[in-house]
Amino acid sequence: MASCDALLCKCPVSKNVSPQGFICRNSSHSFILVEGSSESSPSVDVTTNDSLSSTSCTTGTTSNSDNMSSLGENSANGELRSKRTAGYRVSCPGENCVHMSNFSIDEHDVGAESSEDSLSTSDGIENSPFVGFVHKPHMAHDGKWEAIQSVQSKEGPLGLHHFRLLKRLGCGDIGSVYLAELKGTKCCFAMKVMDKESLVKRKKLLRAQTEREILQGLDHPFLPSLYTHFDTEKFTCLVMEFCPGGDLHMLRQKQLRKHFSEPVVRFYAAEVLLALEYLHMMGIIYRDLKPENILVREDGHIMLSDFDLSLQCVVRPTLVKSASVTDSDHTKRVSAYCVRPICEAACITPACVAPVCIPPSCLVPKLLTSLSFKKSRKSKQDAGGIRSCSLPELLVEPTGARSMSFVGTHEYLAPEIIKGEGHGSAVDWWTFGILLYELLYGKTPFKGGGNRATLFNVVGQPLKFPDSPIVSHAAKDLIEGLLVKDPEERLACRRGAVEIKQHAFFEGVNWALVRSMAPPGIPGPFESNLLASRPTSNPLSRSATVSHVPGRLEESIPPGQYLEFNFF
Ligand SMILES: Nc1ncnc2c1ncn2[C@@H]1O[C@H](COP(=O)(O)OP(=O)(O)OP(=O)(O)O)[C@@H](O)[C@H]1O
Repeated sequence: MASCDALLCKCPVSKNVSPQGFICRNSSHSFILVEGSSESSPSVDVTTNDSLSSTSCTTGTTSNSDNMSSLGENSANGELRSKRTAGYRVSCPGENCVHMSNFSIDEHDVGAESSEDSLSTSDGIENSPFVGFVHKPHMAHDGKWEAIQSVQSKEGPLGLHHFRLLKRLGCGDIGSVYLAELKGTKCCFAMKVMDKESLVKRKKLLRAQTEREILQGLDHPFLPSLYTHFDTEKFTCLVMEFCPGGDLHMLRQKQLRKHFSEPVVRFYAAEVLLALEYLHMMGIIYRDLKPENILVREDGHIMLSDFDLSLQCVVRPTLVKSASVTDSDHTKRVSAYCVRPICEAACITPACVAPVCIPPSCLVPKLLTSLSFKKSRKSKQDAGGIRSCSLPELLVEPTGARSMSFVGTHEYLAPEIIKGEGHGSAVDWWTFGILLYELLYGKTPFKGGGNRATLFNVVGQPLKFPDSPIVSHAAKDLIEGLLVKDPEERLACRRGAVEIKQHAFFEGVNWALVRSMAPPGIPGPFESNLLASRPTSNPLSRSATVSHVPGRLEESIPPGQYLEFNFF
C-alpha cells in the first residue's frame, strides 16, 4: 500500500514538445504519445547488439515489416541477440499514436534517431557552478556526498581531472563503467563514461539522457545514487555509487548448485520489489530487470542498475480502496481518503520540465471504476491472502502507460512486448516472476534453443516447474501469478506491488524494515576482492563486454597503476 507520505507524484505539466513531437497533452491532463520518427514507413526498426563486433559497440539496424519480426526474424547478423544483453529495441512507426488516459510517456527511446539531441543543453545546468549537483535527502549523511561537495566547493564543478580511474568494471551498450577514486579522498565511485560522438553516431544520445534524468531523480536505498555528472568535450560522465559485491548473476553462478536458497531469494526479491515499487511511483517502468542488473552493495543490500532502457511516464495516484471498505467493495467512497500535497518536493522529478507545484487537480484521487475490476483475479489474490484493511489504499503505478518499444532481454521479455501489443508497468512484474524463477531454479522458464525459440516459448508455452530443486508451494504460486501471459490478469496489475507484498511467499517480511534486515552475504573489502582479482570483463556475465570508448582506455589496469586523464 502506498502511504500518503510515500507518494511521489509527477507534475502533469506538459513536457516541452520536442522537434520530433513526442508528447502532446490534451485538455484533461491526458497525454498522447506521438512517436518521434518523422518517417512514415511502416517498417519496424530493430536495433540489436548482435551486430556488435568484438571490439566495438557499433550497433546494427535492420527493418522488418511486422511486429512478429521480434520473434527472431533474422537481423543482418542472423539473430536479434545472442546473449542476455539488453539494449535492442523495436520502434513501431506504423503505430505511432498511443492514447493514454492518465499518463504521459516520455519515451526517449522513441525517436532517438534524432541527430540533434544533446546531452548537455536540455536543462541548462552544465554551465552552473552546481553542475551535476542533485539533492538526495536520504543520503544526507553519506561521506561520499560530503567529499564530493567539499571538493566542489573548493574547486568548482567537478571534471574528469578530479578522479583517478582505477579499473574498468564493465561495459554496457552505451558506455563503460570504471571504478574511480575522487582524488585527495579515499572515496570510490562507479563512473559511467560515454563517448558523446559514439552516442550521436549510434543514435543513443537520448537513451543516455534518459538514464541520467532518471538517475538524477532517484533517492532510494536500493537504487543508485547519482553523486554528480559532468561533460567533457568528448565524454559524458555519470558518477554513481560503486557496488563491490558484483551482480546476482555472478553470485548465482558461484552457488554450489547455481541457485539460491529460498530465504536468500526472499531477501533479494523483497529489496527488488521495493525498488520497483518506488520506480513505479516515480513513473518509471524499469523494463530491464535481470540478475545482471542487480548489484550487491558494500553492505550486502542490493542496488538496481542500468536505466537506459527504462520508460518515463507520469503517474497519478488512484484510489483503489477507500478507508472503510473491504476488498469486495473497492469502489464505494472516496471521501475517507486524503492525499497530502507534496508539491514542494514533487517537481524535482525528471519528468517535470517546468519547476512548478503540482496543481491541486492532480492530487484528486481517481477512483477506479468497477470496469477496472471486471476481470478480477480473485484466485491468485486469494492465494496471497489479501487482508481486509481499514486504511485507504492507493495505486501509484503507471499501469495505464503504454509503450510500443521492443526492449529487454530475450529470456526476460514479457509476452506483450514480444507480441508488440503495447506494454505498461506489468512488464516489470513479469520480469520479477522470471527473476524469482531463475534465482530459485538456476535457469529461466522459457529458454529455448535460440532466441527465436525462447520468444515463441514465452508467448506460447505454459509455465512448468522442474522437480528439483524442491521449491515451496508459496514460491511457485507467486511465480505463477506473475507469469500470467495476459498482463491484465497478472498479479499486481491492479494494485501494484502491494499485491506481491501480501503474498504468502513474503509472509513475515517487515516491509518497513527491509533495509535493516541482515543480508545473506557481505562482500569483502573491494581492494582485494575487486581490484586484484575481478576481471575487467566478467566471463560469467551474459552482458556485452565491448567498449564504447574505443581505443582510449586500457582493458585492464594492473593493481597500483592508474588510468590518468590524459588518456582522454
Ligand atoms: N555502480 C556500479 N558498481 C559496480 N559495478 C557497476 C556499477 N554500475 C555498473 N557496473 C558494472 O559495469 C557494467 C556495465 O554497466 P552498464 O550499466 O553500463 O551496462 P549493462 O548493465 O551491461 O547494460 P546496458 O548494455 O543495457 O547498458 C555492469 O555489467 C556492471 O558489472
